[in-house]
Amino acid sequence: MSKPVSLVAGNWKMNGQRGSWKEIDSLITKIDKEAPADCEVLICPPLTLMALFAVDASQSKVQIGAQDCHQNNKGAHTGDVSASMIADCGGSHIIVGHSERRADHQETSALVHDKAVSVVENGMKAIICVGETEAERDAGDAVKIVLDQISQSVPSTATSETVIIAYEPVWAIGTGRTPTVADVEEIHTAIRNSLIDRFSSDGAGFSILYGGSVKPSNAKELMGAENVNGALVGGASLKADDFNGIIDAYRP
Ligand SMILES: O=C(CO)COP(=O)(O)O
Repeated sequence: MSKPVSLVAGNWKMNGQRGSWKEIDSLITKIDKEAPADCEVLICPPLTLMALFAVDASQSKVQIGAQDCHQNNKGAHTGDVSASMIADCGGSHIIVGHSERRADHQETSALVHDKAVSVVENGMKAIICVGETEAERDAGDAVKIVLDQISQSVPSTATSETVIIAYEPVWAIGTGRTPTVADVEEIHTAIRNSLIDRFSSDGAGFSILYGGSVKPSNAKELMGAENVNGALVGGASLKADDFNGIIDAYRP
């Protein structure tokens, strides 16, 4: 039975210019020198920077990924980019089903499923995001909503080597608010049990990240919770010191 890999991933969203490289370059050097024990580090910048970062980081322990992809490999899809193109640029992971894409682009779990299949078929890892809104939590439906998203978004061909789950409560993203550790553990343990039900012993090996207002001051507590195997970080991944402070949670 494989053990989940710990991962700290930065999602830059629609932020960052070519000059951002200078700050992140010094962070990558620091991470390479003081590599955290047993923890992978991933940065998902906007696509305009991805290829540049992937080339510069090719000798580094820091991996580079993307924030979304089209579900098809090629074709007449103006403005879209495929998983095969991202692999071609040196990407190792692609985030799919982020709540901002589910909300801004009406992405359904069925579409997220197809994107995840394409990511895996192109030899990368899919980070599949799930999470409830505040109204759904207040109605007592958080576990049900998240498990429905998991069952519809995670492909039946998924393995612990190819798919990572990120639990991101929508109301915690960019708000400075986080669930209690007990609430995080309730959802992550429900996700873990559903993965074991579906994928037998391999379900125990999937990495399950927490995302939503992670910062250096709460990283150790959130990432130390049961069945939490790392973090998907938004705002705090844009500042090298903050991102490094979060990675510190995994340094001995
Ligand atoms: O959406 C997120 C990462 O994908 C979380 O964003 P924040 O860390 O800014 O809350």
